[in-house]
Amino acid sequence: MIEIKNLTKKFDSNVALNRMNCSISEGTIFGLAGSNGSGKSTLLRTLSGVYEPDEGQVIIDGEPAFDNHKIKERCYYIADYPFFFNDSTVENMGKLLKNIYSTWDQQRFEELCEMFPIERKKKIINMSKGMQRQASLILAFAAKPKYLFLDEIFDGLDPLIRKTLKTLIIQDVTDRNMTCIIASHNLREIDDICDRIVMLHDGSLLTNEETDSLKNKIHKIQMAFKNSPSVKTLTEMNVQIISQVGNYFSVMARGDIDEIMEKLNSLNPVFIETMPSTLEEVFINEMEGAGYGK
Ligand SMILES: Nc1ncnc2c1ncn2[C@@H]1O[C@H](COP(=O)(O)OP(=O)(O)OP(=O)(O)O)[C@@H](O)[C@H]1O
Repeated sequence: MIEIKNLTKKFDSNVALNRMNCSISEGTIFGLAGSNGSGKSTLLRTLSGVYEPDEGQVIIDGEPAFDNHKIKERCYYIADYPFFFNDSTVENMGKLLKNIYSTWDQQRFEELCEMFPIERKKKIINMSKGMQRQASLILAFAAKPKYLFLDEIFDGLDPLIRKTLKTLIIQDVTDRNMTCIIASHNLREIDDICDRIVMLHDGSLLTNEETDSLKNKIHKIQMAFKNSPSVKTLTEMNVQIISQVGNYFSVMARGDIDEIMEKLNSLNPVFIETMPSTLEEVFINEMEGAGYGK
């Protein structure tokens, strides 16, 4: 269990995380979405014990995470720009990590080396971006951490490797109750795999909800009228117009779908239909609501 309590992290006067509170249950696949510079990487680095909180605490399995060797051994963090030494290979990094992680599984390491199409004896720094990420994933999954933190991991991975990665995460969550936190701008991928999604803006949490209920907060509605209502009428109903072509409207609305439909039906549309909203649409709506991009 990860407990983030009143967590603040500053860089000089820049507040990267602002009194954040959040709990992450074991066996969860947790998505971190957010605007640029909202604090996603800082949060992952603080969770994995790289950064010391300025205020508040990160508690993992009941103990403060910072400078705690026992807790560090349960966590594996793949940074958005993973660092490797000049002569690092998957082979020699495997030998190194075997001595660091008591959970290291050599047989799994061999299987993962077969699964991912990269050369285990090649210098990692000479590999492409996607191959470097694959090297990091082989090492991470062989270490069998209790908590896996992945920063922009889908970036640079081809579709087949993204599918392999998702299968590996789900397997480890199912088989050994691993907890995985994925920070990503790739909302389609986190929608696919995450049980719960947090959205960050300016170092604060905007939402923290189960993926399905998050998508159910906002509704996309298409409707057509013989005599179109005014923009003012729709705005007063808290309906946001996404597009209007003649008498045909595409709108977004927040709240209880039955109440929204009752209000819109009172305008006598000749056609009305709700469509599932995507995580990207929810993200844009949440960020605009927080004043981002305006
Ligand atoms: N090492 C650092 N030194 C100084 N400022 C930093 C450092 N790391 C992050 N910051 C600042 O903290 C804030 C949060 O940055 P962070 O990298 O955590 O955001 P992010 O959500 O991961 O961003 P992005 O989506 O653009 O990758 C930004 O204002 C950033 O400039």
